[in-house]
Amino acid sequence: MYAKVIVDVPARQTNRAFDYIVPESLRDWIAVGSRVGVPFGPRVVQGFVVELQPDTDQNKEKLKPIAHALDLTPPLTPELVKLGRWISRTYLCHEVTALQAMIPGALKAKYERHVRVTEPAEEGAVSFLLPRQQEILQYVKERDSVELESLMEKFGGDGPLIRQLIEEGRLSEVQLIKDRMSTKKALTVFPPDDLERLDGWIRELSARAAKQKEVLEHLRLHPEPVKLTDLLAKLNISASTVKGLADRGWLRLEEVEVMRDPYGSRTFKPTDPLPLTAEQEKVFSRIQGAVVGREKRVFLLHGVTGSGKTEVYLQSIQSCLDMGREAIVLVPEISLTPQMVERFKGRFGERVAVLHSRLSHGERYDEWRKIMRKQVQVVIGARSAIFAPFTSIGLIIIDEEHETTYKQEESPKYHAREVAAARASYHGAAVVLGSATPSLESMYRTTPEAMDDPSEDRAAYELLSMPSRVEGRPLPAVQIVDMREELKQGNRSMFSRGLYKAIEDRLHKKEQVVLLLNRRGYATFVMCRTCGYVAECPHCDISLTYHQSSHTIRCHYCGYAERELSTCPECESSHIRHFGTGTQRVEEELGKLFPGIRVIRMDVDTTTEKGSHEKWLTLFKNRQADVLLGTQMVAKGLDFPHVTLVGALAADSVLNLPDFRAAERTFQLLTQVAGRAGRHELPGEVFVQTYTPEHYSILTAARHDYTAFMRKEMMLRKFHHYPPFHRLILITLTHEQVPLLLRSGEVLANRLREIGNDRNRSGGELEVLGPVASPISRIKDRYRFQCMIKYRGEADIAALVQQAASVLDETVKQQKLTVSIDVDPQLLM
Ligand SMILES: Nc1ncnc2c1ncn2[C@@H]1O[C@H](COP(=O)(O)OP(=O)(O)OP(=O)(O)O)[C@@H](O)[C@H]1O
Ligand SMILES: [Zn+2]
Ligand SMILES: [Zn+2]
Repeated sequence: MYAKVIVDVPARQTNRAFDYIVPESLRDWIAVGSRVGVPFGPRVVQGFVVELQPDTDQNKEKLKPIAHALDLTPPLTPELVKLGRWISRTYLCHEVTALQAMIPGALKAKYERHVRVTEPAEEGAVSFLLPRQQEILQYVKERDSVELESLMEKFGGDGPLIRQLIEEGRLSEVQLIKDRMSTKKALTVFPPDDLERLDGWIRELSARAAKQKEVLEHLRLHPEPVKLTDLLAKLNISASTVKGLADRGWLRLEEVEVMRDPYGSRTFKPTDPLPLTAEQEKVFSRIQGAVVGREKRVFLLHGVTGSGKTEVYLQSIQSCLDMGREAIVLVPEISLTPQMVERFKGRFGERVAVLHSRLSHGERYDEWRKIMRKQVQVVIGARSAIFAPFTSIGLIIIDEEHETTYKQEESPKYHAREVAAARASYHGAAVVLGSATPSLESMYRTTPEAMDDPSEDRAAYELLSMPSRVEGRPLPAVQIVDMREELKQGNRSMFSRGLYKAIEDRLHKKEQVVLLLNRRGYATFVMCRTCGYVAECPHCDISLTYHQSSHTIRCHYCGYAERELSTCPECESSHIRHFGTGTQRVEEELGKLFPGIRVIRMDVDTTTEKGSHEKWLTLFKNRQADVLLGTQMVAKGLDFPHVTLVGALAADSVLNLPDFRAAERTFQLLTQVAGRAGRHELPGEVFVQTYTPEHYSILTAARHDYTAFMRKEMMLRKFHHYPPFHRLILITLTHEQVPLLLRSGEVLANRLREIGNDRNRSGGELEVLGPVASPISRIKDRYRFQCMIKYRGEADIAALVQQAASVLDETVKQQKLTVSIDVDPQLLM
């Protein structure tokens, strides 16, 4: 038997499967998707089996056997192995990188060098050994094998002696591949097999052993295994009490594997399906039809904020589960709020696994194993949950499908929406993309134009819509406030007069307020008010960020940090000001304007701690605060009945970003945040403060007019050859020297233009822009240049681009140039 193995050596030369012999002894342990250790050059490396075959066309003499199998059950299914290949072709990454992305971090290999004593071939050949060396050999021999590093540590200072032993062949090196994470074990207390005897023992114990008696009494009443720590806490006793009983053989203490459950300490109130509104019913029955009929459909569900999309998801999933199939729900990381988890756990309880980056490695690993073992049928998670190793998927839901977090920024640079479509097509599953503000890409695919376009290789979507809120609640009234006018009237505060009055009114009525301040617009830089000096990172072209808690200024790209400044390094003025986070300033001003106001601030600074999101939102939900103030994270998915006022403080902060999607992002953000107001009985009101009140993205968002926005934006995109009409590939080059970078950029651009000309002659459309400096022109002392390709037509252009990029192979190897290719980029920085 032979195996094709993708090795964990991400390089262009090794980006293919290598053949290995499957030794007889491993035959039962190796399947497609297994992780194995294989000899590769002088080392043993981890690899993934991607194919098994009875024969090979390679020279059998030269093939080596697989060294070991790393799993009892393969962590990847054959479907995921196939998907890995698709990702590597579509997004131009190494296949192993794609495969690695699908398994939990806990399973990423850790290589350890161990040594073992080699038995000498002949007794007589023993050469002279120092006593210390004999000691070392003895130490290793007793332990069978010892990790080299720990051996060096143990015999500190005797490194040369150890090296000599290795060189002489008395110690041989073995390489072990280990998982970064192991299963968690917990000491568990088991009652005796014969419970009848407990009474006798209790009597036998002396009066002084009251605690031990208590333990036995407890086991008599609750004769099931219990975690030692739980028992100790419950009875308020020490471990030695239990240990004493175990020593007498009256109970058993054993290590038992436990699952780390991040939500274990929480109870979720079970919920029943709500009777659907007419709009929900129509959408639900269409989705249900597709799930039951195994239609492989992609639906775009356009439902306004508060239209009840979540209830439609829940009931659709129920019908999927009723068919004995599984469901994946993706939510943007940022809105993976307790509220969303609560709704899913509330409906499906133990059948739900949750995956997101706030979990520890161990917790993630255990949630993932619940999926592997088929203990759960629903997964809710951020982007990478799309790789859940289910084998019978019936439905995939992507909530807030327009969010940029669905595109991974590092390799593999996949978009979860496309991966979802690929998986759904394999399983015959339905996909539901839900949003109040669908991306233009998705909307385009519902139009006849996209369906008629023969070069549009991707599946067309079916549009479903829910244009009204549940129970006929109105969308909130939105007022645009021209901040230039405010300034003219002498108002220098960050609150317009209208918003100020409205906040005052809500405080009076004991209703709640959500305030949004986009972080990017109000950076947290350090500036001298005398000369205008701004502190910048010496390695990156970006201003340093002020961190109040540690009194430092830091670079967000490379981690460079220095102490906060008290005087200006340029002019020595002491008027240097640390512009704390924008939200921090707003919080201060709120306190001044409305003494006694209770404000919860949510931004990166206040939500780093685990569980902090949850804590703030619970406080707000329980009405222990009047104002929830924050960055994008307050804009999405929240559903609080007493919120009747929303203020967007600087609506144009996103609009000014150097990105062709700036208008779209502005429209989305404003629509989402406005959608937090008036979702229940009380009607809502929204203030949008801006310096560009005439901009169409702001005007249309204020009118809740998605269609008007979309039409206008589509026209502009078409005119400028941007997505969804053209597709983009962004190639970024980085190097320490600008001249080399420029030269390389030119070479690449010329090669791309040649390809473009060939294609355009044969009726294609391909433009090459650049090379130009990237918007962030330097990171970690490396300058950055980019080329942008705009094209229409079939997808295999990616392969051509990769081919073109190979003209730089030599420079990459010899001069350490880096080339990174992003297919369908979401951020153009
Ligand atoms: N059929 C129904 N009957 C009564 N209430 C409902 C029904 N469906 C949903 N709701 C309630 O309406 C509110 C809004 O629903 P939901 O949060 O699902 O909206 P959404 O469409 O996801 O909005 P957003 O895009 O803003 O997140 C929730 O409080 C929900 O419990
Ligand atoms: Zn100065
Ligand atoms: Zn830096």
